[in-house]
Amino acid sequence: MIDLLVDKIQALQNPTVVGLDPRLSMIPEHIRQQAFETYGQTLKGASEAFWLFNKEIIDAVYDLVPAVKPQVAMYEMYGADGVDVFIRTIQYAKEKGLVVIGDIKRSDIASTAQAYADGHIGEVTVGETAYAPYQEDFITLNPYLGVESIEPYFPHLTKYDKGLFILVKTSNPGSGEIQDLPAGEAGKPLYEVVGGLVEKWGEPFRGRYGYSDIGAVVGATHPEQGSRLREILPHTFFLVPGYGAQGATAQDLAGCFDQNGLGAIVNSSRGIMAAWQKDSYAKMFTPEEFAQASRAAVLDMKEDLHKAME
Ligand SMILES: O=C(O)c1cc(=O)[nH]c(=O)n1[C@@H]1O[C@H](COP(=O)(O)O)[C@@H](O)[C@H]1O
Repeated sequence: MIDLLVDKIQALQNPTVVGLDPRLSMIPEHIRQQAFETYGQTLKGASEAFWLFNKEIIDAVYDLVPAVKPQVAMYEMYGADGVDVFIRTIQYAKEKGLVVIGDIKRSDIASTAQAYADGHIGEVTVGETAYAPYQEDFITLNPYLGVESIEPYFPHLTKYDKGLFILVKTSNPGSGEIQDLPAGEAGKPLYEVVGGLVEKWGEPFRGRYGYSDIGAVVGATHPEQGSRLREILPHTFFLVPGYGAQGATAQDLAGCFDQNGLGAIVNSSRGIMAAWQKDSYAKMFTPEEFAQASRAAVLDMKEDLHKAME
């Protein structure tokens, strides 16, 4: 799956993933009204508002970006209706030719990990029929339970052509409290040790570009650590969150790319989805044109990333 992602990044000359993390506060009034008129102010009404919102954003950006990353918590909080919209969003994005990174950040031991793997990137069998309920292309995992929490996903990478992004150095300000602790030989920080494991786990899954189906999450908010990880993990592709709403700039994350301008895909969620609420775009677009504001934000981000990589 990593080869397909890199092919798309190259074809579009755009290493951007649009995060689909909807909140009711970022849905324009006319969309909320439409959903609430049909389903009332209910969990289903809120979920339907997300669906209408996501669909228009996907329609506005699918020809510009290689991938989207729905974050499951935003949907799960509305119960079964929210999860239904999470699944419909994945299906719709795939129909539009986008790679889907399911941001599910799972972490559990062997048998439970197996269930996550089968449900999200594999198949479950009922009677004689095999179903693929979620169908993400990549999912995010937390590796801090160790190898048994990651291994159950490995067979699915080849069998179903899938990929993983494993948390190595996260973007949040407090990530250092645990991830920077001295660990392993010579007091290396823990995130370097985990990065080394990800590079090793990924070895059998390397593709045409030298990158593995097993990638790492590396926050854009830690420029020095990002550059260092790029240097020591030459076969590990990075998913880089933190650009925009969390304050990281294109310059901060430039070190996550390799000398060919590959090796990373940069996420922006609020910065793109809620662009219509920002003063700079609100001047150009009405709330009804929110998806056009998202499109403009994607184009601006693309230019910004290109400038930083020159
Ligand atoms: O795995 C992630 O995607 C992730 C890892 C990380 O270290 N930091 C981080 O912000 N994320 C996710 O990336 C997205 C960032 O959203 P914005 O800050 O709105 O662009 C959210 O979905 C986060 O859950």
